[in-house]
Amino acid sequence: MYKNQKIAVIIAAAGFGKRMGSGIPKQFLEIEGKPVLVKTALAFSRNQYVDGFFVVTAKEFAEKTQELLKGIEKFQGVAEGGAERQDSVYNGLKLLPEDIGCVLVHDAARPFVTQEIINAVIEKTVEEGAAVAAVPVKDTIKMVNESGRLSCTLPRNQLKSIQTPQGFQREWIVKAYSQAFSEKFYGTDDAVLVERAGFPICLVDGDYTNIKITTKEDMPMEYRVGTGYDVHRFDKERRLILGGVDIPFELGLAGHSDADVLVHAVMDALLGAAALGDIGKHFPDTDERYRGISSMKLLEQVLQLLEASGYCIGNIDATIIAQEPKLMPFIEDMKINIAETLKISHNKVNIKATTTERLGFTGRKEGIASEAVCILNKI
Ligand SMILES: Nc1ccn([C@@H]2O[C@H](COP(=O)(O)OP(=O)(O)OP(=O)(O)O)[C@@H](O)[C@H]2O)c(=O)n1
Ligand SMILES: C[C@](O)(CO)[C@H](O)COP(=O)(O)O
Repeated sequence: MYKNQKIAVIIAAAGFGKRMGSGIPKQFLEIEGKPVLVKTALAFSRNQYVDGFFVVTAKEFAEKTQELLKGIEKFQGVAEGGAERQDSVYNGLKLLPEDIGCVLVHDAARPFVTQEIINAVIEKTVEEGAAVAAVPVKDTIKMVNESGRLSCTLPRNQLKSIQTPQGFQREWIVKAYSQAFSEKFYGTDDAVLVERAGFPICLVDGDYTNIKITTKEDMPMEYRVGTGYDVHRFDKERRLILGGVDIPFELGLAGHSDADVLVHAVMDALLGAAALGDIGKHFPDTDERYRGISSMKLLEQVLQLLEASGYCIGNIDATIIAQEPKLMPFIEDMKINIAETLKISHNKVNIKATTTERLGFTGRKEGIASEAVCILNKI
């Protein structure tokens, strides 16, 4: 309620997200662990002036939508979507109770809407009859003719990029929608229908962060950190393999595989960041298939697991802790081996070596330890 006017919101969530091209419509994709639609709904649920919100959803997602929004304060119910956004919003308008004074229409695909924008749209709508959120256009906008060539340049200082929410006095939007349907006019937002019906519309400040998630690039990147640590004992009967490099030294490392302690730490960091467990889970030392295997082969399999879960590697930083031998001459080759096996550029991998000043088990030359940290990106 604002100045004695009851405020309802229609959230348009009946699209299929063809431009996003994900398996499910974009409003059901998750951002920071919450479906986009839920984030959007919560913004209106929390708003001080909003009395209730309705969600328009495709028939096949009605049950899922009810399930996701169950228990969210001010959720009033779902309407069935139509072929175009305009059809969907029209179906939402038909659900509004009689006592609603102002209606806000919002894209489910704009989950970053702020309370400031919602408040500004409501206040201006109640005072002036209609208001939409907008931001200045940043790029130069040009018209293109049928042959694909530029025909004219629009004056940027007169252009605005229009967002939602868009707020209207109830009678204005109902009249505008009825008129548009009787004239078979279709527009890309609600305001254009209200403009055509002859009503004045105010602008309020939107925000560049209030984007409409439309294509893959619009989904925020999720960053995940992982750490790995491993130790192997020296064994004079074995070779010393670190980062896939066979290092000439009188002692090798004991283990079920080739005991590449560096690569094991890297693999654990990668698996950890992706919440996929650890190398013991994927390559147990009770499995004969892994006896003597090159750890680079296991690293290849870790990459496949990451790819299957939709992760890309941001960077890896690893440290080998060894009193002996001197590792500096081999570090560059280790780095190249790891980067190329993981199909990432060389500068995404860093490897360091240190002694422990003769302290502890590495200092007593009983074995070598390694630790690694990585960042993964999920799109
Ligand atoms: N028939 C439709 C089409 C769209 N929308 C909703 O309108 C908003 C803006 O539309 P858009 O970004 O075009 O979404 P989609 O139609 O899903 O995307 P696309 O055009 O890529 O298929 C979205 O929240 C979408 O769910 C709707 O309610 N009914
Ligand atoms: C309503 C809108 O979000 C305003 O910018 C936009 O016009 C919706 O367009 P779409 O083609 O339905 O994504």
